[in-house]
Amino acid sequence: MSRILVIEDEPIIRTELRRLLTRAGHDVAEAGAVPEAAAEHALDAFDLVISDLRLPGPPGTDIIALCPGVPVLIMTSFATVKSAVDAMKLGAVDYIAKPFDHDELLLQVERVLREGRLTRQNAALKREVEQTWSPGGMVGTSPAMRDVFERVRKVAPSAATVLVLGESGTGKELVARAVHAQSPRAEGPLVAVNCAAIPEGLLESELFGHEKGAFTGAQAAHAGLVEAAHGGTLFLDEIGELPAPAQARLLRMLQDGEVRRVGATRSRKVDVRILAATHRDLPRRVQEGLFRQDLYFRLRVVEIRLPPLRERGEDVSALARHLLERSSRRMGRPPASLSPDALAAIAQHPWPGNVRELENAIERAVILADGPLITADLLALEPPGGPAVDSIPPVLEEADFPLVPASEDPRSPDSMEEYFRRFVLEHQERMGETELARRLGISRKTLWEKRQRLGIPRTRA
Ligand SMILES: Nc1ncnc2c1ncn2[C@@H]1O[C@H](COP(=O)(O)OP(=O)(O)OP(=O)(O)O)[C@@H](O)[C@H]1O
Repeated sequence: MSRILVIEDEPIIRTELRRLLTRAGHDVAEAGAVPEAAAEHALDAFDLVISDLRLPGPPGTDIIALCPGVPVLIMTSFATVKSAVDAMKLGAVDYIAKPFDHDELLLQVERVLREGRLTRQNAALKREVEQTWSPGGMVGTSPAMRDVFERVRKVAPSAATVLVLGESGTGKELVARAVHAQSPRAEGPLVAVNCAAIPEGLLESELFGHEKGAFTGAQAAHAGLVEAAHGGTLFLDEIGELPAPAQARLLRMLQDGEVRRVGATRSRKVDVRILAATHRDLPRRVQEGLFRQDLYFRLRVVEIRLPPLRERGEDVSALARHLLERSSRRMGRPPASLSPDALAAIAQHPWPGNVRELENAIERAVILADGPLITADLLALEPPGGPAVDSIPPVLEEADFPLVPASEDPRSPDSMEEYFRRFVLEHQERMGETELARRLGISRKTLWEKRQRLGIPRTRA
């Protein structure tokens, strides 16, 4: 059954049409003129409008502009070629000459309805594809994220170097993985390196390799991560932290397509696509003399900028639902949902740690929830500016160092994390990363990873 509106001022013809169409199984509404039709009916709810051309007041063709997307058939008793052509030019799908033959009219109506259904189905499919297509399963339909997906789609098949920018936890690594996965190198390796997690002194040899005897302890030759990515992609995360000597070596690699291992006299050809990411303001680092301008230009052949979560509108609740579904599945819990107060809290929170912070909040809530409903108190979102003073646990003494593995510690993992968070926040202004890691009894890499997981970015340059 379709909903059809008939606009006809002559009661006899109107009744005749209504009977005919109702008998054919349609739901028919009527009006005697265009303004009446517009005032009394929700026009976009109809599947078809059949309107006489000559009506009291505006002509029947005026209805076309008032119901975009709804097919309009125009009837005229003066079926000249000209009036029919004019009606079609204005957007009518067809015209009917009066007096009409019942069977012909019904055939015409069925054809137009069928075509209308197909057009609407196609439009809905297109919308769905546009909304749900996202690289690497990334969630987002906000205009800013659609731009990101579009860029990924365009740049992936090329060999261009890509610089992914955005605050911590916005999904930069996910974008890099999607670019690789959609590139012709997808079957090759994707080697991801966090430049900030490797101690400065080791970074060059880790990345570019070294020859035997290149430095004390180099007992054997070693191929670096660049060579390991041969035929594939090398993702350099936190590229802003790359020390100057490694910057120079990377620039040479990008210019010549060759790498020279530390201590080597000759270079080797490599076929590697470079993707880089940073949460830093790289142009500022260039100005401050901390990052080479020539390397910056080489890296930013294409830039993909990820918006912070607070600028993604409705994406936040869609992401929350997606992450909730994923967390519940991973933890073997039944499907859960977010209560209205949880959704309101999520919409209001500024998410300084972006998607990663949301992911952590949801995961914590799933662990703590007793049933399938996640409420705002389970999310425990801290107000902007950090936790309230009286919610901070008492300061732990230095005698507690080093951190012992959680499994051997009577304290809960939560308080260990809180302890870590407090220690880092309190000492990072005056301690370097190496000192912080040493005092905590963990490696620099673990320190970096814990910072990422808990959403405590480095504040020192
Ligand atoms: N649009 C998204 N849809 C689904 N999950 C996302 C999305 N964006 C990020 N995530 C998830 O959020 C977490 C953080 O993402 P990712 O590690 O890519 O961020 P990042 O910007 O590289 O962070 P950092 O700068 O701290 O390295 C990951 O677990 C990732 O899977």
